[in-house]
Amino acid sequence: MKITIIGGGSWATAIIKILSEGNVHIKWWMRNSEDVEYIKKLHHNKNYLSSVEIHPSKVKPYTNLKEALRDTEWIVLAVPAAFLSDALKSINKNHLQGKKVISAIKGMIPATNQLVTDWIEQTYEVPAHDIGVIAGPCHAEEVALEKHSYLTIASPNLVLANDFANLLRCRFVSTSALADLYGVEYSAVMKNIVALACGITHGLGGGDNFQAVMVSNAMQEICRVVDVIDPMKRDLSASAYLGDLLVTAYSQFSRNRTFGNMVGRGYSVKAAQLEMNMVAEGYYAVKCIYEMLKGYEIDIPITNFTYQILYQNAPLKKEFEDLKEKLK
Ligand SMILES: NC(=O)C1=CN([C@@H]2O[C@H](COP(=O)(O)OP(=O)(O)OC[C@H]3O[C@@H](n4cnc5c(N)ncnc54)[C@H](OP(=O)(O)O)[C@@H]3O)[C@@H](O)[C@H]2O)C=CC1
Ligand SMILES: O=C(CO)COP(=O)(O)O
Repeated sequence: MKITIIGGGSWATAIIKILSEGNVHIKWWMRNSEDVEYIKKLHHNKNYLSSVEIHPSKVKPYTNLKEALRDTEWIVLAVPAAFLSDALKSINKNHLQGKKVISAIKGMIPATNQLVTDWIEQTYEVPAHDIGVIAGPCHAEEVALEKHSYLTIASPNLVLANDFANLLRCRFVSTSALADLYGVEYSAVMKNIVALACGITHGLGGGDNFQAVMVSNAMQEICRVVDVIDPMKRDLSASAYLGDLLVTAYSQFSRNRTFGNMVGRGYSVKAAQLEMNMVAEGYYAVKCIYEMLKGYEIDIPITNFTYQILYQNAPLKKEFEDLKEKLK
């Protein structure tokens, strides 16, 4: 099976580890030629999940995206959404023609406030039935440790979702497929915003009791948002929705929670970004969701709280007090 992975960060590295359990030929694109040389020579990704062994017989790193896309069947996008258009700037729709595109990204395109899959469909004319997402509660760090994890592939095309789920299934990863692309993708975006809020309120002194109430309210907020955007019957208690919210809100590995916690403890947004060598998608997504929902009459107190603090420099303690009043 020929697969191209786009992105050189932690999640790309984890996905490569998972896929390398099977019989695959992976072309791995990243932007930095020094990183490529390091992997070719030492078989590890220097900057992210550096303990993971990269098998040279299965994985070939590239900096030329056109070459990395040549003669491939599946493409996995694993660059933070805000940098996706930059990462793909050297290619056009012809390079994606006839290929299946799976987004592992849990963010939105800031320039257009679009989901990654909508942006790919519109910009590169990839048909919806050739597009899917990788979702589910799964931190790259736990994949590196081979801790058993669960991934859900969502696509309007269940055949494609099942095919990719089969490729990912291995001795430490269970997989399943769902047809609810929008519900899964928006929930994954929203849970990052909630994790930021969990971090901020924890940094401000909120305890486990408060967080439990916030996460319960967050699930209802996610439900309202998803219902407004794409109303249909769905079970949001499934692990691709609720499970991902829980792991991101509570895990020590969550970038979004860590970022929020720094802000809650008094770091500026800039300082928190500099301190982390990884990307908290929720930072970009909260602005997209806030702007996207402006015209809707929908109650989104946790999104508003996070947006006001991260983008309007609102006073932390006052926002926290206001949020306390709004949660039940
Ligand atoms: N980490 C995780 O556990 C999970 C992450 N995800 C999602 O995966 C996506 C990727 O996140 P993750 O791997 O964690 O991110 P990381 O912060 O680990 O890595 C970011 C990667 O993006 C690259 N990058 C930054 N700017 C650009 C650019 N302009 N062009 C090309 N590449 C660029 C960085 O390259 P460089 O090193 O050269 O700066 C780096 O390889 C996100 O949407 C995230 O939500 C989903 C599930 C789990
Ligand atoms: O999506 C994730 C876990 O499922 C990763 O979340 P963070 O980006 O907050 O680490």
